Parts: sequence; structure tokens; C-alpha cells
Amino acid sequence: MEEHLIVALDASSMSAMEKIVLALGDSVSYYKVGMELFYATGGQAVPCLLQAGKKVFLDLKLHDIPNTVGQSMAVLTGLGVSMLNLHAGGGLTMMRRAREAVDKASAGNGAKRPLLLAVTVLTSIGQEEWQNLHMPGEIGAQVVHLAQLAQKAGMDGVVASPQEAASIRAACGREFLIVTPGIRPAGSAESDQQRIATPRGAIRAGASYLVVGRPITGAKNPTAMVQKIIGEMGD
Ligand SMILES: O=c1ccn([C@@H]2O[C@H](COP(=O)(O)O)[C@@H](O)[C@H]2O)c(=O)[nH]1
Repeated sequence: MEEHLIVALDASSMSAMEKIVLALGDSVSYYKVGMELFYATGGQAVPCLLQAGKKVFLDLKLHDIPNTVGQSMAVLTGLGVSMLNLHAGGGLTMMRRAREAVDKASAGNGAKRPLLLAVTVLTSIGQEEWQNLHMPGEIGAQVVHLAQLAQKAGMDGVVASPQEAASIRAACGREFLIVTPGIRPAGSAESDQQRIATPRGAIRAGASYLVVGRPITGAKNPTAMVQKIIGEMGD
């Protein structure tokens, strides 16, 4: 189960990142680099993790016109990460252009193609925020719709809340990847995350990978928390 846990490195410097990675040692092999760390380190966090033998999910959530996203995805493909993502809300054409660009760039550099994920509806969006946005219908229905659109566009999977994992699995099949942030072990502090579940709940609902940040990086003993989460995932 360890390889299905992705630890979110939301840190603002190389030294802060290294401190976490050093503390977690061999207990974690997959890390997520998001906007904060990528921008703070001028992208250098990525080669540093790769050189340390870690896998990287580069979570930059691209959302722009198809040409811009396609060109940017081609550049990011050259970094050698295992996963890249974009917002499904950018549309079918944008997602298709991204897939074409990643395919072409991977063929060009002879490297393994990174998996492409589409973010459906952010896990921080709850019912109240959904209404603020004037979005019709239920969040869950929109998530499944976006997952199906992403699948049609050639995405390998989606980023979604564990609360929607079972419906996405039913709609998109066994092979489609479901990567779930919004993971909160029992007893976690309240946070900006709204659509949450425990590690056990997420795996039982059909999640392929769990993304966990603050419950691990903010824990008194981060390695013990990793072991607890991995244990729960395997139950
Ligand atoms: O819908 C989404 C998409 C991405 N994220 C990212 O996952 C981690 C979660 O961190 P926690 O500290 O465990 O809340 C964070 O990097 C987000 O940018 C998400 O939470 N929800």
C-alpha cells in the first residue's frame, strides 16, 4: 500500500522540503509537488526529489486555453515526473490538446509518458461554496460528469474527493485512476478541506492513490503517522 500513498510537500523552501523528506526516509516513495514548492524553488524541488529516487506528482493544475496548456504540458513532460494534472473545467479540447502534447513530447525524449490527471471539483468546495459559485445540481453529479469528460479526452484519471470515488469507479471503470486528496485520519483538526474521508474510507470507496499533506507533515511524529495511514489503507 505504501506506493499508493502520495505525500503532499506543501513547503516554501528547499530546506523545508528536505527536512520532511529526510524525516520520512524510506517510508515514503511518492511525493506531490504543488504550486507553493514549485514556485518557491524555481522548479528545483522536482530534480532534487527525482535524484533522491522518489516519484513525483507535479500538481500545477493547469487551466488555460488549449494552445497554452498543450505547450506547457510539453515543457513539463521533460521534467521526468510520474504524474501531471490540469483542471477538467478547461474543457474537452484543452484536455485533448494536453494529451497530444504529452504523447508527442514523451515520444520525442524516449521517456515513459507521465500519467495525466484532471482535477474535477476541488475538495475544499462544500455545498455553501458551490452555491456561491452559482453552480447547478449536486457536486457529486458534476464530479462524475467531469470524470467521464476527462476519460473521453484521454486522461488517465482524475483528482476528486474520496466521497465521489465510488460513483466515479462505477461510471469510469476499473482502470481509471482516482487520486484523492481530502484525506483526514480520525481525530484530525478541522481545515479548509470540505469533502473528506479517512484513509480506510477512501480505499474502500475505490481510490487508486491517496494524497495526504498536513496530517503527516504537521504530525508530531510524521513517520508514525505514515505507518498508521498505510496500515489503515491495507485493512
Ligand atoms: O481537489 C484538490 C486538489 C488538490 N489538492 C491538494 O492536495 C493536498 C492536500 O493537502 P492536505 O494538507 O492533506 O489538505 C494539497 O497540496 C492540495 O493542494 C486538494 O487538497 N484538493
